[in-house]
Amino acid sequence: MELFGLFKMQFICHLVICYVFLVSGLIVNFLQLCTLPLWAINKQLARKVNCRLAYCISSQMVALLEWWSGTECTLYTDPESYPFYGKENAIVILNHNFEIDFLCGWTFCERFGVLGSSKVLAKKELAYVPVIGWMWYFLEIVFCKRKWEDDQKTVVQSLQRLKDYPENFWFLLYCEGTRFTQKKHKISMEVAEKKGLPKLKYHLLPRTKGFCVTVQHLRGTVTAVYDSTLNFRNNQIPTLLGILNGKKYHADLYVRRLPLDSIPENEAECAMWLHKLYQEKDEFQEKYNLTGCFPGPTLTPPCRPWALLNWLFWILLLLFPLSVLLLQLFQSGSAFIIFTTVVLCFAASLGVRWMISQTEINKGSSYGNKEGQLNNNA
Ligand SMILES: CC/C=C\C/C=C\C/C=C\C/C=C\C/C=C\C/C=C\CCC(=O)SCCNC(=O)CCNC(=O)[C@H](O)C(C)(C)COP(=O)(O)OP(=O)(O)OC[C@H]1O[C@@H](n2cnc3c(N)ncnc32)[C@H](O)[C@@H]1OP(=O)(O)O
Ligand SMILES: CCCCCCCC/C=C\CCCCCCCC(=O)OC[C@@H](O)COP(=O)(O)O
Repeated sequence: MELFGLFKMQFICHLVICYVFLVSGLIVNFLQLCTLPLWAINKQLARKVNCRLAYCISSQMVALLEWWSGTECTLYTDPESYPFYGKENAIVILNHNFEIDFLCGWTFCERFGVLGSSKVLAKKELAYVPVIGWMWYFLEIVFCKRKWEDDQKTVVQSLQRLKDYPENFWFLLYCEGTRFTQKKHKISMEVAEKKGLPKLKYHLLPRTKGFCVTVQHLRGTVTAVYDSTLNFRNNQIPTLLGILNGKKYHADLYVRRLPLDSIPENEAECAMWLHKLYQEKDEFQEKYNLTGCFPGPTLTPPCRPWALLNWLFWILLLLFPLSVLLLQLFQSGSAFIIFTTVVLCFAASLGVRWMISQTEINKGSSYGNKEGQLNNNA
């Protein structure tokens, strides 16, 4: 293994990366909190400022993917659609099989200039994750409990608020509602059978309510749906810990731009439209497994330097005071202070490890996993 590869695997490197992410993230969260009075005076300006602040956090993870791990992301799409990307508001539909699929999504947001403003219909639990979850609050991310009776009102209200958003945004919807596991797949295919829908091989049966309500309330605000299908080359199973260890992956993303006007307004028809879309997505996955590529030409947007520059800025800003502090600590010679410092570092790394665990499929929720749910809904 090359020397730099070994260096990337060192615990001390991970400690420094996590320290910079945590401290810069908390600083940005604090600055976001300070923008609260601005919302009352100039809401649109406050939103723009929050997009820039959010970029400072999310682009660090993008830089980790692009520059630290060297992961490559190839885009398959048609040349007619390409000029629209980043220039319009869009709903993005993505398969949910990989622990870093959101990060690959963020990479494309970064390359098309919509990273700071990107949105998602996210499970409520993520709102409490420090740094990212708190940042999302100020970005007006739409949260759901995945209980339609509870969600209906709040989701509609949050969507309505996006109507006058001052920046172009992509609204990501994982219609499957949870990450793919064999058990969840088996249960959701039993639901498909009961509903008389064709079985899917590579996807869970999509939950249609979130999609239909999003299309309904963002009509006029959003101009297209980007149907996106993600896969990794050579059957790689990427993880965030792998990225932190500098492991390089290769992601392939197939995107079709579908004008919003082509989606039926009627709820039942809209739901059927989504089911049909997932049947097509399943076929794309099948072809990818057979041929190792998606249909269409590759038009990969170039990697931009801004994520790396932002990351270097925070590293330089935060490493200097840390070095001075550590030097003073060790010079003090106090066993107690040194011990406390080591314990604090250990606690911080445990905290980040917990945050990373939020992305791990084997620690995922039981949503879509319970036979009971199936019976209730049947
Ligand atoms: C050019 C480049 C293009 C693209 C680049 C790609 C991407 C970049 C874009 C943006 C990036 C932005 C941000 C990314 C950053 C981070 C993202 C990180 C994570 C967040 C992700 C999540 O948290 S996913 C989980 C939350 N989201 C969702 O769940 C969304 C989907 N769900 C819904 O829409 C649901 O309908 C709901 C949540 C609104 C409501 O949930 P509920 O459970 O109440 O659902 P339903 O009412 O729909 O369920 C009941 C119906 O479902 C049937 N049923 C029962 N069991 C099952 C089963 N196991 N599987 C399927 N269906 C089932 C049941 O019969 C009911 O049927 P009905 O006929 O009555 O509907
Ligand atoms: C600069 C480098 C920083 C390194 C440290 C990284 C620390 C990690 C920080 C935050 C991680 C939280 C990101 C949240 C995104 C998780 C997305 C996700 O995949 O959610 C799962 C959800 O869809 C479905 O959940 P279930 O499958 O039902 O369960």
